[in-house]
Amino acid sequence: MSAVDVALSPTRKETAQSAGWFNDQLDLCSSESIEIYITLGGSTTPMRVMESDSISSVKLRIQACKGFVVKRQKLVFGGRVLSRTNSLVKDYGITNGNALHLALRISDLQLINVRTACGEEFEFLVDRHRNVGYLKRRIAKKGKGFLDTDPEVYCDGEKLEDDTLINDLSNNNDAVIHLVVQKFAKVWTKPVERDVELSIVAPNLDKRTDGIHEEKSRGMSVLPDRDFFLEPIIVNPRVKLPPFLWKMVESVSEGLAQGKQPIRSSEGTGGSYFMQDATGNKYVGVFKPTDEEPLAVNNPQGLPPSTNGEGLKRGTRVGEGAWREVAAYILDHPYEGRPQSLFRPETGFAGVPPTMMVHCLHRGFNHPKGFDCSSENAKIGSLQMFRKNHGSCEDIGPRDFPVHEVHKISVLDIRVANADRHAGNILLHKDTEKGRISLIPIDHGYCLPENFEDCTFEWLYWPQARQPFSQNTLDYIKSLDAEQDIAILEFYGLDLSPECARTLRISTMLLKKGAQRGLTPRAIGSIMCRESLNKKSVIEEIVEDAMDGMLPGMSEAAFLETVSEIMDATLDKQVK
Ligand SMILES: Nc1ncnc2c1ncn2[C@@H]1O[C@H](COP(=O)(O)OP(=O)(O)OP(=O)(O)O)[C@@H](O)[C@H]1O
Repeated sequence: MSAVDVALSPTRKETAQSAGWFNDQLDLCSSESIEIYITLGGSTTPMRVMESDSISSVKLRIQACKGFVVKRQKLVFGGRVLSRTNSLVKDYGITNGNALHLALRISDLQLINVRTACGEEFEFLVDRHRNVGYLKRRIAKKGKGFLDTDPEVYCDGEKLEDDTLINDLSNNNDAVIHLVVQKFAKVWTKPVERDVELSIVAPNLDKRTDGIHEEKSRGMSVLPDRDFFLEPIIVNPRVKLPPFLWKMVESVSEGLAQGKQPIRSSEGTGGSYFMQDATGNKYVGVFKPTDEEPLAVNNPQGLPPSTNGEGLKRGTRVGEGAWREVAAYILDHPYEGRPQSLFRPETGFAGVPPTMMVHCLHRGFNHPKGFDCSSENAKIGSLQMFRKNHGSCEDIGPRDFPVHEVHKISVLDIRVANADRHAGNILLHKDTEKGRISLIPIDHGYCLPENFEDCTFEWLYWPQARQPFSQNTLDYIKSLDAEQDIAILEFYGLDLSPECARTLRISTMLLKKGAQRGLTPRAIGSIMCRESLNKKSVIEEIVEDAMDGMLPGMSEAAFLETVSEIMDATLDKQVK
């Protein structure tokens, strides 16, 4: 079942019997035992827990009953994501009768194992939204033996039609699908004229029919749809978009003009849409509308809207995620100097994919109140360049990640005080020829928060984070300047609030001071992250101490000077 199915299911309260598993092995008479409710889309399931249960044990029990693997679950309570899984139910203030909202992050990629009639085996990672026709084209590209053939593909003995969606082949979102190819390699085995002729004509026909099937299978018209537009948002007319960003905009626009629909990702708690090019064979961008962010009014996952405007992470605001995404890209300066709009290379030091603000109208986005072509239905959001990937760091252990790849992300996360760096937010790219793995940081909607409360860095626990920065990285860190960064953001029309600007200043200060003292990413990162939910991090304590020492009317510069002194003393103690 996909997240979409869940969201569409009618409201119902599950029977006490179906919830029986939730309550197994619990001392129901204990004074600590409380009843909570797990809501998923429209359904609600009661569950008995102990106040001293950890969030991870609650998730494990959800997995045991419903089969949703722990790493794909996101639990939200009171507008806050329960991301510290070692923390206890009571730490989050959850009490009897409270409802926890469960959002599922189902991977968009499906591992498919294909065996040919000759016993050869191939593995494919395929987007679940694609169909069997698309998979056949991938199989055909795999080697000479498959070229120009129309293989018959079977799953559990049943022949698959081209318009069957990959998603419909799998019930368990983590399973590998095993397929068998029956008919193949006509050209290879029988190089007679008729077959050769067929092989030349067939692929083109296939391509066309597959395209039609693909559209039909999503219940859409194949005719170009005109009720759409896409335009960049440029706040400062002096900003010139670099050619690669224009190219992305053009490519997405051409895709929309050809009737290629935005495809909503099954991953993520907000609405993220893969935007296709004109051929429909390639994703070129990922659009994240502000009104579909978690806790925003049109969130497609059914997360209840925020009551006080605060986002899922402390110190962030609902509806600002897209701007933060763009800010992370702008701040990701290339190694050689600062970005000069037109002349900057496509990606910076950490490799954040190019990201910009756009205005986009399309009926394929989430419009719970209905859709018409008026520009009021157009959505504002971030458009990020789609990066080819082989899944995320959630899918494999960190052992083989190159040290530099981990360090570049640590530098970015520390600078922008990222409150959402979980492994799912780092894409993996494997260069199969060179055997190199590179990491692509995505999802920066919770960077530059107003405070440090929710900073979380997955890489903190990876072995590479214990190694010192290289000289190149140290030089890069040395070149950073928070005041210039704030000015650059302003130039792009991103005026940081005083609180967020303070975060950027303090985290840049910490990164520079830590690196100067030879501290590793882990040592610096640990200063920014809480060990447990209710224990303040070292950086929070430093800020608090500086606040305590503040006199009325003291300037921001004087405040930062105090922070700097306390930070020096703290770091010096750490180095000793
Ligand atoms: N630039 C990109 N290139 C390729 N795939 C991407 C890109 N950005 C996002 N994705 C895919 O879309 C999915 C959802 O995007 P994203 O994680 O940004 O959404 P989200 O709702 O903010 O997620 P989260 O719940 O982690 O906060 C990702 O898991 C990834 O698979």
